[in-house]
Amino acid sequence: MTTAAVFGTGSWGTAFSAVLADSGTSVRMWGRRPELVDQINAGSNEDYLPGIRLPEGIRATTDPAEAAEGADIVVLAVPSQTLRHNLERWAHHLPRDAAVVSLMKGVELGTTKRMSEVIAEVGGVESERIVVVSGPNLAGEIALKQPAASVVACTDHATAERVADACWSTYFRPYTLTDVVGCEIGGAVKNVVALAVGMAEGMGMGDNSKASLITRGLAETTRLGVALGGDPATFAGLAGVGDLVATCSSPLSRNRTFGVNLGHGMAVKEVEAVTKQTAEGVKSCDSILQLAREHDVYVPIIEQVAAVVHEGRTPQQVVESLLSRARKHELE
Ligand SMILES: NC(=O)c1ccc[n+]([C@@H]2O[C@H](COP(=O)([O-])OP(=O)(O)OC[C@H]3O[C@@H](n4cnc5c(N)ncnc54)[C@H](O)[C@@H]3O)[C@@H](O)[C@H]2O)c1
Ligand SMILES: O=P(O)(O)OC[C@H](O)CO
Repeated sequence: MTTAAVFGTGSWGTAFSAVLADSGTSVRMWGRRPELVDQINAGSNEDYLPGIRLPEGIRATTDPAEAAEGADIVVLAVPSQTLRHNLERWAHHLPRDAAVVSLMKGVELGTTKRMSEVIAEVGGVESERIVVVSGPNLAGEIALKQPAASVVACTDHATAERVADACWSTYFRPYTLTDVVGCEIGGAVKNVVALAVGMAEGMGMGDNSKASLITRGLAETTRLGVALGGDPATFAGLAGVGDLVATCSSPLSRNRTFGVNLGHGMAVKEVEAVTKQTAEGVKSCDSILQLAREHDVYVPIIEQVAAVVHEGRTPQQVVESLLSRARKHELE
């Protein structure tokens, strides 16, 4: 039987653990808080997935060595900006031949590194063992076992196949890819676009406005991803347009909800105060903008979101800025 160690007991770490367990994989989760670990061992995670009964076959511990011991697959599901610090403490516990899976959708502030790059650098993990799982996978829906598809990407296709087998259940359908860069950029940038779409929603705009933002957001994502070496086809797939549409449409999305509150006129600090969980785009908009500038990629929506988050620009000013730009060819 395949054994997976899942680090992170938040919404997605827990829902993905359930997917693994429902696929016949034995799961050991690592969590920080003993009381939450006890609750998971009793079959639920009320803080992050209220009302959900977890499947058999999931055990939790606060000891990283115990979680990692003998694991064939190690899954990392903590907020992106905390990965480096956490992995520094966990790296020596990770089995040398385990596949290391990132569920995270962010870009590191300061270094502009993708999560797979942080895993390689801090964990000393070779690229053939680093896997990214990304797609339209809102944790709350997956925990209810609503059908969804996803992408399991690794430069080594055999490793992607191994991880896909371990998370292939009656309601979760993984597709394999070798484009790690494209999947990570798709996952990180859609959070920033969801902030913009949320703002439009909060300002009372309709579907034309939101579809325009989603589509032009996808153009920015694709331009940046391709400049970084991603495959253009990835952005037309589950980790691209699939995840973008799910996140920008769903009230379950933390990023979209954050944007809605901004669109209602709340200040960034006020929204942060009422946001309990990770809205990755709020932090990653800066590192993604920096990446785009380093690669000379035009990303007007990302620029405007970063200006709202960091410079106090209002959503109304964003609308004016985006619409007053010079006209251009759609595909340039
Ligand atoms: N929730 C979803 O629907 C979903 C789906 C796909 C991908 N993701 C991505 O997965 C990643 C994790 O998201 P999530 O939804 O599980 O987040 P979450 O906010 O629900 O949970 C984060 C977890 O990390 C822990 N944590 C927070 N700060 C920490 C720190 N400094 N050190 C160690 N642990 C810490 C929290 O206690 C919690 O267990 C994010 O990058 C997110 O973008 C989320
Ligand atoms: O809740 P969000 O905004 O972090 O989005 C969740 C997932 O990434 C959707 O696939």
